[in-house]
Amino acid sequence: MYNLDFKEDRPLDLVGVGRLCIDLNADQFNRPMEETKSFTKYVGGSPANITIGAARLGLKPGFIGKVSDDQMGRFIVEYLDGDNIDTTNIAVDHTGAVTGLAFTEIKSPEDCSILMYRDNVADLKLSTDDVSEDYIKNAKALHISGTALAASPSREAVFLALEYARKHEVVVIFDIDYRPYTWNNDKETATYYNLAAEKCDVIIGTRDEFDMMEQFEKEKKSDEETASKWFSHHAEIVVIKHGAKGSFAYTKDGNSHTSGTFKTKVLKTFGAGDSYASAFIYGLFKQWDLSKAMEYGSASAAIVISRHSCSDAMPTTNEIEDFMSKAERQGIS
Ligand SMILES: Nc1ncnc2c1ncn2[C@@H]1O[C@H](COP(=O)(O)OP(=O)(O)OP(=O)(O)O)[C@@H](O)[C@H]1O
Ligand SMILES: O=C(O)C[C@@H](O)[C@H](O)C(=O)CO
Repeated sequence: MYNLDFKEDRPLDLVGVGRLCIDLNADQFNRPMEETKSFTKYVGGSPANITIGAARLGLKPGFIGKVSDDQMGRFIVEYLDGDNIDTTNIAVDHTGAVTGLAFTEIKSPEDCSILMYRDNVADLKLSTDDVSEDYIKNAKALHISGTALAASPSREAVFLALEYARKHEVVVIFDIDYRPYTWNNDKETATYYNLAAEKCDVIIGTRDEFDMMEQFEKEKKSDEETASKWFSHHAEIVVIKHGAKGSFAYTKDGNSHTSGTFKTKVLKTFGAGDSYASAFIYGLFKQWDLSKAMEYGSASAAIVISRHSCSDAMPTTNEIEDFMSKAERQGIS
């Protein structure tokens, strides 16, 4: 098992920190974006997606972020309000910054890409002034997105939030969420990622993302070696995702768990990680065995990659359980 001490008397379950953006998903799929005529607008940004997913599952989330002072910023906040997410700590930028846009291209179910427009984005203007100690100490858990470390002042805001979380015994969940286009160089990226990951209780990432973080090591690490490294810091749980092959989770007490996937009609692959994370985190709040939490995450991911959006597509517990009762399981491969 694992030792995560969620303080049950706190009103907020999971407070997300990081980007609130807009996804513009191609309406004409199975073709390159050059041939796309129209897009559908959804709330996006990995931490936003995970927070929305947690709300859909019945958790009480909050968010620490910054949005643009325009229609897109208002659309995002209104959408989160509609999902019963506390938005009192979402600041509004007044410098003319814009909302990040993620244009998604679905060439085929296996060949999807994201074109990110992220110049002068409001989310990276989150500052330490926007991070409230009182807000964080009223949360059971904080969810940090690695991309929020990509630039100042957002970087410093994340580290302050981490300090407050550690001070008030808030469980910290770190989704590596590595998006190369947001960073300047690999060494800078790994430096900041390591400084943050060393303070976190749960670290979730793909093999490639852990390899990026561990690039200063002499040799590439196995999943077990990666887990052991992070247990030497603050981690209680390390989850390593392997796409359609499944996922592995390790706990500090030396146990490991694997999860296969569910057969699904894949429309697009992106959104798998966010939906997996929100449902896995839900399982942690329910104090489930890790294998059950991983299976829940895998089911949520299978549902979301069969749908057009990420945020809108985040399922409820009823949807996940109905899916699990009917879907074909695929072992770890
Ligand atoms: N083709 C698939 N079929 C079924 N399940 C899948 C598939 N791809 C991914 N998953 C599920 O989603 C989980 C997370 O996927 P992945 O490892 O690709 O994370 P990610 O790279 O963070 O995702 P994203 O593409 O959203 O960034 C996997 O562990 C698996 O359970
Ligand atoms: O995280 C991003 O900025 C892109 C997301 O909005 C998009 O939904 C996605 O790629 C989810 O994995």
